[in-house]
Amino acid sequence: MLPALFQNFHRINEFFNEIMEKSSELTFLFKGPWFSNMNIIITVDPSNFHMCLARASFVNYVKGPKFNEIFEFLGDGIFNSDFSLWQYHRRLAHSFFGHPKFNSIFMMKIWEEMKSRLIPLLDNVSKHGVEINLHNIFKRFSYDNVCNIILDYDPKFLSLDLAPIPLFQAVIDVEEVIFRRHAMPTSMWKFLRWLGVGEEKYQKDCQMLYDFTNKVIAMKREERKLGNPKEESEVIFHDLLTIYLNDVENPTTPINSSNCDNFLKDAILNLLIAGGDTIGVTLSWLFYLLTKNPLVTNKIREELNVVMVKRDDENNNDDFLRKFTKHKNELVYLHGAICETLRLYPSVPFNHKNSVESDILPSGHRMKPDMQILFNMYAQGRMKSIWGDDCYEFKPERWITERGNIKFEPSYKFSAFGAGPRICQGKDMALTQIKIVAAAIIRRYDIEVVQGHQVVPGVSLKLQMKHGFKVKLIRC
Ligand code: HEM
Repeated sequence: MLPALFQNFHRINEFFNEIMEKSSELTFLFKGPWFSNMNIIITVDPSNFHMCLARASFVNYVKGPKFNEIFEFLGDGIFNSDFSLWQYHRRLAHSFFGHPKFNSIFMMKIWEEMKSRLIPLLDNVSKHGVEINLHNIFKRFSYDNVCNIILDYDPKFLSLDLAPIPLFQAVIDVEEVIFRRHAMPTSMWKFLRWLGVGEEKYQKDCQMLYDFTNKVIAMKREERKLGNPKEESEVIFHDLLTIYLNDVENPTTPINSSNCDNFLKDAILNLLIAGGDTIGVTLSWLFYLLTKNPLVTNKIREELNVVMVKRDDENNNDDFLRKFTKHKNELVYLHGAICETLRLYPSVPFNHKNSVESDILPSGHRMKPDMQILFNMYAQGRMKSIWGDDCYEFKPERWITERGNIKFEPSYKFSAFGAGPRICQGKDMALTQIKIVAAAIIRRYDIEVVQGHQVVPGVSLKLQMKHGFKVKLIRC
């Protein structure tokens, strides 16, 4: 199977999708050659997702040392951690995302960036009729937002001059290296790394990301030293970096103080990687699908007219935020379009865990101890036996009940955000952010893909658009 994998590496997501669709089963054993130690179960079966990711089996399906090695770049952050370290990260992040003020503060921050930078930029682009790479714009916007929300720091990646951001390329390059490691026996990628083949820029790229994170942490420390700290009781809401700083500087912290700076860097970098690209990638695929499905765009516009515009005062931008906040749950069709996008183009296309002890999966496949299981979210969203014969169609109606409400699909079947105790902590924030940006743009512009521009998914840990998304915007 390894030669077929190498041959199809440039279209790996489609390759696995085809294998799954052809076989009558939703799970198969991927076997590398005898020396490779590559026996991986690949599954799209919701019952396997359910069993392995649910709380009951949580301790038997872990990230584990193989994952940690491949993802060494993430250090001791949440993605790379298990057991008590994972619980520690999860607890701190929960105190942030679950704070009663969180929703109103993050909505204000997003709206501020939309009003002051995103919309003026897009207005300018449409006024002059120029082409723009919307994928890059969304990426700038979502990195700004995640930094603003998590670090209370605005890197201003989105600006009128659109100067190149080397940090974005560094993330793409690092993720591609990590992705390639998945397709090789460990001994092979380590040998290639030793030779310096295929990972030439890797160390430099990692360092660029570490430097950025360390710089922001140092700035926050300086601010805390110089500032006039309020009494703890006066502070109503802390950003997540401050929550981490307060904890690691507390004498009761479980974190070893000798590597505290490194630990903070890992913790923050993991969150930037989690939130930075994922929202921008989803927005890009959503608008791509809308350009292919103008009837869906029209229906979303009609819904926005009924729910928002008729009650809106066009001249008052802030009224849009107030009305969106109040009526966002009524935007059922738009919600369906976003879920369809994540079903067909999940921004994180796969995920994997390692078994601790032997087990038998609901599909009947046997897991040996220390064996990898790969959950293929991309193929899961495109299986006829799971989503029906029309699974390749973009149909927001799929997510609407007969009574016109949002239809719930279990996270083991609609797995774009993962499932079980490790489900994405940014899920609600991401969905709201995508919804508000989509609502504002769909109301204002028609989008046309530049003639001859090819939109294709890249091959990496996230479902980037390989050549970007070049479009023209026409004010409607
Ligand atoms: C469309 C946007 C997003 C998608 C599709 C997405 C998807 C995912 C997936 C698939 C996982 C892995 C779950 C697992 O390991 O089982 C995950 C984990 C996580 N996500 Fe997201 N994510 C998105 C946005 C965000 C945002 C904006 C944040 C905020 C910073 C965020 C924070 C996290 C965190 C902290 C975890 C780790 C959970 C853990 O290991 O316990 N995500 N996400």
